[in-house]
Amino acid sequence: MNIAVIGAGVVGAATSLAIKEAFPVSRVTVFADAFSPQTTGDGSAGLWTPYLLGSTPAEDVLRWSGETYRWMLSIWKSESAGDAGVSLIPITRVTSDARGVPEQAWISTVFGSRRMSLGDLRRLNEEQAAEYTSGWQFITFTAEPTRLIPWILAKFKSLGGNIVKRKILKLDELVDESFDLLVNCTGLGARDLIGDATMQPVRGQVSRVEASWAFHVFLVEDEAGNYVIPNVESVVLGGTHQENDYDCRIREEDEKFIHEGCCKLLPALRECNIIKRWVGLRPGRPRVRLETESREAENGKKFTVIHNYGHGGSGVTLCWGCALDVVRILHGLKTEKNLSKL
Ligand SMILES: Cc1cc2nc3c(=O)[nH]c(=O)nc-3n(C[C@H](O)[C@H](O)[C@H](O)COP(=O)(O)OP(=O)(O)OC[C@H]3O[C@@H](n4cnc5c(N)ncnc54)[C@H](O)[C@@H]3O)c2cc1C
Repeated sequence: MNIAVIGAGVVGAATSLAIKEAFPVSRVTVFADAFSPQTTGDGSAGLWTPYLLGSTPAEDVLRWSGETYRWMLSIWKSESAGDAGVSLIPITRVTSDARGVPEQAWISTVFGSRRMSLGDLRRLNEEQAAEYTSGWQFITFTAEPTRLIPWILAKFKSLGGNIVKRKILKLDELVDESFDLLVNCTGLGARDLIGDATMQPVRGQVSRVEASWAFHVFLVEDEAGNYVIPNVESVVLGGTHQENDYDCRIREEDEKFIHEGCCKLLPALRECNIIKRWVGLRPGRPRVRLETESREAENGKKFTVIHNYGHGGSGVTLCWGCALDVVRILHGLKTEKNLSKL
């Protein structure tokens, strides 16, 4: 079986590795026109927490995020944690919304989850001159994509996977080159490649500062909320989520919103040097697309494509669980089509 995975962001990388691990004798080639550190996840903090997923069904979010959480845990326990950029970290996630933070099904996945007491919220509100109505605290992971993606792709290569830098203009190209099955992990690129008009960029601007003393994630889950996420060498301050906005330039007004908002959360940040500012476009979609499609090339040849894209603000959080679903689909196709060589 000759499989082409298009895309080498965190989703494409994870998917390629999961396929190669599950089907060691298959030929798997990753095609991408951009690699780490130029993919969407590379500027992000890589925090495990479901975010900006539209109406993706809760049971899918629970399964994908849960499998990714357990995968991160296994990496964290191994000798690879440093190379893969995986760290364990406590998080406080609050809102000022009068309806409170909804109790999400995925909260059952994480270690040490607890709803904040009214007393804790009162203390926090006094400290930050805020009006939080509810909050959750738990233990999560950061899996820093600038380390995670190269680590995954190195593992993929060591298992015999192929990597090719190339822009794919039409899926038919790969069908003509004798690939039996295509896996589409192109993120926002799916808009052009397969004409998915529901794909929409969700612009995010963040800053990085030097603050080695910070070791706790603080996230305000409001329409215009800020967040502080420590990584190994710097701390990510965020952030914006502007829908249908393709502008990749740094905006001073966003920088002001980020800096002032985060300094309100943690006043000691005022003393810190900004070492990087960055804008990325999240692959927004009404819901994540993970499904099989049968297509016909211009030459009449029928082929199958498995789509795995549109992960919004949660590509890192869902990457391994989604990759395992692609593997499950492949197992199903293997039985259905009697693909004995897969
Ligand atoms: C500011 C910001 C902060 C974020 N923070 C977090 C976070 O803390 N936690 C989290 O889980 N998520 C976070 N995200 C979201 C996360 O970064 C994305 O969901 C994730 O990176 C999407 O990964 P992807 O592999 O689907 O897409 P991309 O990383 O965009 O990769 C797409 C790949 O497809 C390739 N490609 C596309 N079209 C073609 C083509 N025609 N031919 C060849 N190759 C093609 C590209 O070259 C690239 O390799 C954040 C995003 C932003 C912007």
